[in-house]
Amino acid sequence: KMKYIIGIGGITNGGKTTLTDRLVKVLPNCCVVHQDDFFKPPDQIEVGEDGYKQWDVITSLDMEAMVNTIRGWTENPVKFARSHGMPVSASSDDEDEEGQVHILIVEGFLLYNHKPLTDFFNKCYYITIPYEECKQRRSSRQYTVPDPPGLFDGHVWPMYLKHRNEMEDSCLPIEYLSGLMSKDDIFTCVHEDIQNTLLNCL
Ligand SMILES: Nc1ncnc2c1ncn2[C@@H]1O[C@H](COP(=O)(O)OP(=O)(O)O)[C@@H](O)[C@H]1O
Ligand SMILES: O=C(O)c1ccc[n+]([C@@H]2O[C@H](COP(=O)([O-])O)[C@@H](O)[C@H]2O)c1
Repeated sequence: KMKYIIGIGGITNGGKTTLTDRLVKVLPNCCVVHQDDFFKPPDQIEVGEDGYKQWDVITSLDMEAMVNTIRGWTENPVKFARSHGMPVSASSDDEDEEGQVHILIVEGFLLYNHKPLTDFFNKCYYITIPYEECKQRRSSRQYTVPDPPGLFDGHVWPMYLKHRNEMEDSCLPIEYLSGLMSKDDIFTCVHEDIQNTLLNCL
């Protein structure tokens, strides 16, 4: 059984979820893990000297739980899909099935700054958009905890730049995508890339 784990990382509001939702619909036996599901509760988020809750740092996420969830998928993708209500093709019911591809997409804004997580990825995508576009998109977004005024310039953007620099220093093989392309173009580009890679592996 072949297993393939794809990271869809990138800037906040770059279009990670939009792309992931479309890929999951067309890729065979595909499960997804969203990093946003692993945010700690608000009372466990550190408050910085600037007075802002420090959401955009790795310690605001339960990374151990996230890594364990992904490990659970690697141990048994079919069981994982069933227990998460995701469809698996009929033939994959046979646990000994050869030549079956199982795909996991991991989506999130801080995927490539945590070694135990990066070790899992067979392929790393990273979506970026410029400052103005990011600030604009973020201003119309509603999170479970709404952004206080000034959070974007005071915390979100500086943390993005810091993590991006750390990621570039780590020398991971990352495929950069412009989030300014149309939703259709981004999807087509990544879908074709994944299909080509899987064909070469089989
Ligand atoms: N390629 C794109 N072009 C223009 N707007 C986009 C594009 N992709 C996503 N968006 C919009 O940007 C916002 C954030 O998209 P989303 O996929 O939730 O981003 P992320 O998961 O990276 O935070 C949404 O309003 C979405 O409709
Ligand atoms: O989802 C939550 O509970 C949540 C609570 C507070 C803040 N967030 C924001 O979620 C952002 C990452 O998600 P995303 O989809 O914009 O990439 C990050 O920039 C955080 O500031 C998210």
